[in-house]
Amino acid sequence: MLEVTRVSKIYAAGDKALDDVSFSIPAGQVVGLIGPSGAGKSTLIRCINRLVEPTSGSISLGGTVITGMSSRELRSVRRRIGMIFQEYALVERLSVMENVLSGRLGYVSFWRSFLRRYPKADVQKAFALLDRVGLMQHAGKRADALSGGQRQRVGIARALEQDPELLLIDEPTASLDPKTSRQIMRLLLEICNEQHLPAIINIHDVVLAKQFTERLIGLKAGAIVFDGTPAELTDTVLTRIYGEEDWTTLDNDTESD
Ligand SMILES: Nc1ncnc2c1ncn2[C@@H]1O[C@H](COP(=O)(O)OP(=O)(O)OP(=O)(O)O)[C@@H](O)[C@H]1O
Repeated sequence: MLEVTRVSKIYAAGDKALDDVSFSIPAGQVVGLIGPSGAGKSTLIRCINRLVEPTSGSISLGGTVITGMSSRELRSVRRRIGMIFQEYALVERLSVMENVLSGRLGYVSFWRSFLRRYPKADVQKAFALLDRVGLMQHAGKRADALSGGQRQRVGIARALEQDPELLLIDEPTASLDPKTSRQIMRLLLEICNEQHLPAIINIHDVVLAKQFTERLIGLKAGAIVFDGTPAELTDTVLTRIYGEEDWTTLDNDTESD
């Protein structure tokens, strides 16, 4: 369970990027975070994984308040949060298996990871995850030999190898074609359901967000202007979030999927 309470962020440059943001996400719920460019989506994700310190407010994960922690405490918090990135962030020259095992870096000692001697249980878990994301036969391949969709599957397996309590997913499909994007969204949803993982997906594609998430949070100028189901995200609400636009093509897109 993630709880964000009255979080605001004012950058040193003076921009108010988040304005009194509050919401909570129960275990297993996948939330699509939408809003125009500059609305504060990345800032919110960064406040949660503690790359950015909120100016005020608090964030708690599984009952532990994670705002205001020391840098030593942050290491243990970050390993509880799995990150999945638009550009995958894999180590290209390493194998698929080694990339997945790097999800354990927050747990194993420096020398174990330097010598690439991960505990047996970690390796077994990595194999099980590669099987789950459909990449078992690619375990020994170098990451740079994979397609975009396969790379994102490695990114998902790596985040899960970490045993996270929360997934933060940043534009997971922005570099993928429409079919692969849907496969990746479906896989993410299934895994979060299976593992009762809460997740936030920062996503520009409103059609995909409506199709695959059960709840959407709309940010505008740092404030939450919508928090509801895909069915409640009407044209009027879309205009409130993004401004005046002809949304009929969006409806057609949704119907044709
Ligand atoms: N490091 C920073 N220093 C100063 N201002 C920043 C910084 N990062 C973001 N901002 C400002 O905070 C506001 C919110 O930016 P943010 O990147 O969180 O929006 P976003 O919704 O993620 O946008 P996009 O969809 O384009 O990634 C913007 O006005 C931006 O200029």
